[in-house]
Amino acid sequence: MNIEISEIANLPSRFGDFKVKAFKEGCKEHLVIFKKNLDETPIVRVHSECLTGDAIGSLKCDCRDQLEHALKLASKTNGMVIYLRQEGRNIGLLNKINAYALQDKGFNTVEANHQLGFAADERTYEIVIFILNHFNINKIKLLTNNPRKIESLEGIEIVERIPIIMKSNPHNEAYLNVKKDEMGHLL
Ligand SMILES: Nc1nc2c(ncn2[C@@H]2O[C@H](COP(=O)(O)OP(=O)(O)OP(=O)(O)O)[C@@H](O)[C@H]2O)c(=O)[nH]1
Ligand SMILES: [Zn+2]
Repeated sequence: MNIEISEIANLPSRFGDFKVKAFKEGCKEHLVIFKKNLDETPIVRVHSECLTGDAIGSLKCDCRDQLEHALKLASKTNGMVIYLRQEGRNIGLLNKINAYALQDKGFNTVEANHQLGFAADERTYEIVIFILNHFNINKIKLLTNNPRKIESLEGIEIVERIPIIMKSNPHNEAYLNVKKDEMGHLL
């Protein structure tokens, strides 16, 4: 893995004052957002990019609420948010929009991915291990409902899993049910 690593910069935000560091992996540029006095066993959120949710405020998913919750918690507990550029569970924005178009026709989130020739979830997490090693972090409290994330952080001791369950709305209820029933999310 050839990873380019940035300097550390200050990032005052509406959720508190953070430090940021970028990691460039091929064409993907990930961002690590963390507090100056990082906890010894920090709460870590591994967030997958969702432009429609994170930036536009889409109600089709729970991503933006999760991101804001994670940033607030990181600010309060001297934790870290690793923002991974894995748009659409790593099928990319264009394919995700095509998947949404299929969902408009009645396919669920998993079926739509399959229709497009993708697995339900195309993400991998080696870069997270790399980033945590880079920060000399070997023990974390992981903020997630996704068992695949817990299993894939080989070499990192997850001393606690903290659920990140957001209030649903009429637009994302079916999606959250599919995450629970077909993707094994601990909801
Ligand atoms: N392909 C596809 N990706 C989606 C869809 N809805 C959200 N996403 C992407 O899913 C990713 C977020 O994954 P989630 O399944 O919501 O949550 P998670 O990160 O696996 O699990 P948690 O840690 O528990 O939040 C982001 O990259 C979103 O862009 C969809 O309908 N189709
Ligand atoms: Zn989303």
